[in-house]
Amino acid sequence: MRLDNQLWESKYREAVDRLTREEAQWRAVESVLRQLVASLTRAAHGAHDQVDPHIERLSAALTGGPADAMVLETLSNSLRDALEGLATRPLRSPEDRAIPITRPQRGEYGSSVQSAMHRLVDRIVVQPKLADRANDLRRDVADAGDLVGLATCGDRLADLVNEQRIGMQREIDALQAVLRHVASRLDELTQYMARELADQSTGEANGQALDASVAHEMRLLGEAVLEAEDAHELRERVNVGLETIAACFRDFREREGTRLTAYRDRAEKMRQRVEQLETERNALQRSLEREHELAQTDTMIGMPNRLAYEKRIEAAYESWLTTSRPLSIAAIDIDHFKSINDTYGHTAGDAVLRVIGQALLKHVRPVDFVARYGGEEFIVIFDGADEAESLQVSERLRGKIQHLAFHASRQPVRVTASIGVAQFRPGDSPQAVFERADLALYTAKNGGRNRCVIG
Ligand SMILES: Nc1nc2c(ncn2[C@@H]2O[C@H](COP(=O)(O)OP(=O)(O)OP(=O)(O)O)[C@@H](O)[C@H]2O)c(=O)[nH]1
Repeated sequence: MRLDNQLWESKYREAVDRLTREEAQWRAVESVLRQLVASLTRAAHGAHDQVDPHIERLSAALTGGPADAMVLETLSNSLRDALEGLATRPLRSPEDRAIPITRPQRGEYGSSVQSAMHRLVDRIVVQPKLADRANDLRRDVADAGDLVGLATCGDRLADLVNEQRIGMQREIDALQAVLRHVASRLDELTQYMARELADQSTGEANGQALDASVAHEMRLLGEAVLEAEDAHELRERVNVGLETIAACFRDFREREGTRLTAYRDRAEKMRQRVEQLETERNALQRSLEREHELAQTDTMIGMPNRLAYEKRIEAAYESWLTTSRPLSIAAIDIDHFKSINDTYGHTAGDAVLRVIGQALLKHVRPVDFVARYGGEEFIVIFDGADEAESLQVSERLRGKIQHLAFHASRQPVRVTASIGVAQFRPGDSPQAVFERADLALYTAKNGGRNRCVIG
């Protein structure tokens, strides 16, 4: 009987363990499915006005904490009904969706969702420490084979944006801490100044008190001289008067001595404080300059990044508005770069990007500015050059890229680039000129690649 009990007990334990394991597994599966549905709803949002409210309700239920299975089922049924109700009505085209798209549609990007996400990833400028992740994501979006792959990329993009936000908040907090520190030091300085002013008045008061005492004693002495009846008495009175005046001076010196010692102590402390503040300020300045430089550098290639381009073009545009100097840009995109990645791997692709980036840096003119715009796209600012001159330099750059001697397994690998050139015209904004250069770039692509086109 005891044996039976033990047997049941162990069986019961086994069953509980198994159920616990299974429950954990199902929870994990459920969580993945919820994430997947959330991602797919994100991808599908914007496709049709009639479907959007159902998608929004489903997304809200998925993101607002653990949702009840029945609620989810009801919501997903109503979404299915709405989708069935659409029957043959066309979905809204991707161009109409509320995604900030600046570049024209490129057929090769594959599905519209992929294209939109590609552009979205291309547009975000992240902190240096997140740059590698953003580059990986950019690559994975371009290579995603289906909607599930894209949905995962969507989740990663959301994580990236979130981390960027948290990182920025951290930087703001750190900056606020520095500001608080500086404010407290300034406060000390102000208190010091106030104390010094008060001290100065004490010094003046001491001086005035001495003046008054000496004047009083002199008056007494004058009277004594008049009143003295013989030389002896006169000497006595003068002696007492001088003694009193000397005591006034001694008293004054003592008080001033104490005051000056305290003043010197405070002044020395304040000098040390100011010196410390200066050291801290210099360190902060250096780290800010470093941060600034890092934020504008593409660390993979070691050249200015898109943020640097945006700052530079803004400055060039401002001066273009006030002078008659011409200003042009060129958008450079490596041809069939995906196939380089696919054939030789991403590491080889990265190396190609590095070599091309360095070649561009080497061969642009000293007055030109080149940056990696994102992915396999570079951008050059030709300050002071019109489109004809910029085209000429662009042709030279295209030739340099074409003649870079890439090899794989001892076989030469031909790498070329297409370039779109555009000059600023009256009424243009930097964005408008970029779009013209980008459009010209696609014309170059469509025209057979490895060429320069003016937009
Ligand atoms: N190795 C590497 N690949 C990148 C990087 N950024 C983007 N890519 C890849 O660049 C490729 C861009 O492909 P597409 O936009 O289809 O263009 P493409 O193959 O160059 O074709 P065309 O531009 O039409 O000539 C994708 O495969 C991305 O993965 C990067 O930092 N490193």
